[in-house]
Amino acid sequence: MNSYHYYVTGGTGGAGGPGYENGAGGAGGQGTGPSLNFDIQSSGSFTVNNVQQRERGIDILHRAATLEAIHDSTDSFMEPKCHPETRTGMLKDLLTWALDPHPKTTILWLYGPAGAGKTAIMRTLATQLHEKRRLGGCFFFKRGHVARNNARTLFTTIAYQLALNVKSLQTPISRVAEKNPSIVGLSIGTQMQQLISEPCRTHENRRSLAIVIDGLDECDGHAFQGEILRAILNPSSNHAIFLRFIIASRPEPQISKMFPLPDHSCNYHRFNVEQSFDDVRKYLCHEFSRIHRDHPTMTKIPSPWPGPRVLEELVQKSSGYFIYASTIIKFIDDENYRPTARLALVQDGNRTGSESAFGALDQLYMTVLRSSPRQSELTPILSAIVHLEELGAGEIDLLLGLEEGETGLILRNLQSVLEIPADDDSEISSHHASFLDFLCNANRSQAFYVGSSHHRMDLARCLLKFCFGGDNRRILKGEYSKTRPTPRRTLSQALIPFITSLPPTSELCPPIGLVDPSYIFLPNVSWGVLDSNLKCMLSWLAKVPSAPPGVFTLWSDYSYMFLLAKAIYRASFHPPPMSPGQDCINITSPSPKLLQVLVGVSFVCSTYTDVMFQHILVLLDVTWDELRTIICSHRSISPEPRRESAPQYSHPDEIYRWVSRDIALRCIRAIVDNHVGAASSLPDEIHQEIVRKALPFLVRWSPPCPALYQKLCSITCPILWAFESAESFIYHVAKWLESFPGGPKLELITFWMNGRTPGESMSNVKVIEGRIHHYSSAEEMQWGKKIDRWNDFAAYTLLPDQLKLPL
Ligand SMILES: Nc1ncnc2c1ncn2[C@@H]1O[C@H](COP(=O)(O)OP(=O)(O)OP(=O)(O)O)[C@@H](O)[C@H]1O
Repeated sequence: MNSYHYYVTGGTGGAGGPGYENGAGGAGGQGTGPSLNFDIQSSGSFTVNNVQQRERGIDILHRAATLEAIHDSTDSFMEPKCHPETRTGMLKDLLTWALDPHPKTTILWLYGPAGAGKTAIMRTLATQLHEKRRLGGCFFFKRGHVARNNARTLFTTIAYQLALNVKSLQTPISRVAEKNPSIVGLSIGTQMQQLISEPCRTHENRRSLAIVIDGLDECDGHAFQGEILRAILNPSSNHAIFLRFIIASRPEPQISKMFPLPDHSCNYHRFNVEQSFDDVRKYLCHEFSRIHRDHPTMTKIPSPWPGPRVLEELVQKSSGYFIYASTIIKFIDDENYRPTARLALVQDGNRTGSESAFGALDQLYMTVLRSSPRQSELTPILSAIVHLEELGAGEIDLLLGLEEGETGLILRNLQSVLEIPADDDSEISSHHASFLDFLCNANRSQAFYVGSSHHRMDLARCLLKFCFGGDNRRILKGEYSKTRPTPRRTLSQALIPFITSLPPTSELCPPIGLVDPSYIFLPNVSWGVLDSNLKCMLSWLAKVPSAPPGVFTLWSDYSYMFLLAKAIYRASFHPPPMSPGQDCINITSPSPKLLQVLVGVSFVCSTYTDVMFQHILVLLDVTWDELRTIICSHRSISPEPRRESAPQYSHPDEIYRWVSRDIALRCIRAIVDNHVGAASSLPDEIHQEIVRKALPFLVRWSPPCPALYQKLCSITCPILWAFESAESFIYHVAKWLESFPGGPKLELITFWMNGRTPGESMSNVKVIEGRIHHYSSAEEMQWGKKIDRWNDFAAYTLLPDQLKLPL
């Protein structure tokens, strides 16, 4: 009689029989000895710890099982485990859930990026569960392993362990295989059902038993992965109440989609392996001090080695995941080299292109990248992620001219190295800083390298194409909202810093000359950032050999427009006068057109340049080019402003009033047109702002003018009462009407007031017995402020005295 000796899992069984008797650590279960010895005889009968049984079914399962996939297999000492004192909180939570007799769910999906430490956690957990005699079975998949990558043996292997670990399950499981030996070749769902669900369901168990499955993404074939999950998640499979399934994998799309964000009816829950800088620090500290202690060349090196600064740098580089930390420790801990020299190589690795320090890491990254079915399309996308910060998938689509949603599809297989949010607006980021270093090192990333100047130039061309000012009257509608970042905004913000980070080249000058100014005067960007952007661009252009002079002049104009906006802003919000040497702007003789711009801008003054310019474009109904010409034809920047003779105007005392009237007329036309949808259909938000900030004051400032009165009559009640500041508007119009010779015309006010929504009362204005009664201290204060602001601005910019306003 032949007999084979199998050396299988550790610790199950004792003299009373194999396994956790009566399930999970029942009374008869004995000890946790080192290993189980089976003598399986060729007749089919086998000896388990000297207890002779005829359990042919177990023999069948044993032959089919993948013993290497068990947590305590012969090779398991080489597999990752958690360093003591790391992941303690996470392990405790997992253990508590697994041991909980009444958990809310009985299936747990543990997920995290490549190298986060999932396998280490699962192995440590399996060992702890085993020690507590609560491990039903486990299976550790391994990519590329001849047996451990195979879904076909998963449930056979687990059933086999269950039969060994739980004495009372032995016979029912064995019988299934004995009755139908072909069960080991049947479908995954059938194996799960017949070998695990049914025997367990008929079994009375007092304590929970965990089934641990690690690395599902490493199992060959997406279809098989789906089959496994369906077999486990299918509610009709009706698992025994004591079984707990813990499945770990990377968040690959084919797996994540099986675990959508749970609602109350779900039978699973998700568990994210989060970064832990503290754990990585503990691990590195411990490992470095071990190397320091044990390595013969380290006796003269002072402790602690390395110093706290270097240690912290490494901790930060790890992004709080273990893969980087364990890779560098493996590299440094080599008895053939001095650890100090190896550490220096690690620190220098990214700069010098040293390959060896990151061998394991690079292999991991290469495997992930090569697993992408659309490898050839990855490079431009990766280049954008590396060189331009905070991009979402939607922005990358726009930047590279891809169809909407394409970036998300191309990156589908890279979830384990990139954090790819479900929505297209949120930023794609790398799980490990080391992945970006890898992509920027030609020796390491080879075909996926994106760090060359040629990659950056390609990106610059795409950015400039995106910011092209084709229709330069447009307003970046999507960007107007200050609260929600939109795809275009991040791209626009990247434009100048990115272009000016490249070596100056005339090749980029033509598209730089075509950039839409809306992408320069950006929403939500501070004055400081804009100032520095414009200065950087001018200095970059100045360094371009043989740059077309027109481009430099154009950007100098933008700089001047910025200075003007800043002067208005300062006059409005920081009244102390500017001292010589600051960016002064000197407008001693503005043309009537420029005066319109100045009055308009001072009314719509905002903390943000873009808002000022966007409003003025609408207010005056001009294009960016027209606005630039109006402002810059008078350009004269000088740190020591000179006084020039005052210009002559046809109504010198009243010029500002006529200017206000002209703007008010344009503004009402734009608003009325917009309301009926006849013209630009500009963002309503802009109109509301203009009505709130400018229109009432422009009207009040105007001379008593029948044309303006007529125009005001075109504001119907639905338009007027849609204004957020309708009351304020009526108040200032009523004030304006007082300036008419022969007393105010009341019909307009009465018409508007009669058309208001029933129930709304006007607190500021009343028409009583044919007379307007009005008073509002808040409105009067606003009015006073507007006049002060203008006068301050006039002082800053040296406008002629007759342009200053009486209060
Ligand atoms: N808690 C830990 N203590 C010490 N080393 C760890 C720890 N966690 C992970 N490691 C080490 O980090 C490396 C990656 O860990 P592991 O293989 O567990 O990651 P993973 O998330 O399973 O990765 P993958 O998705 O590629 O399978 C391994 O070398 C492992 O030894």
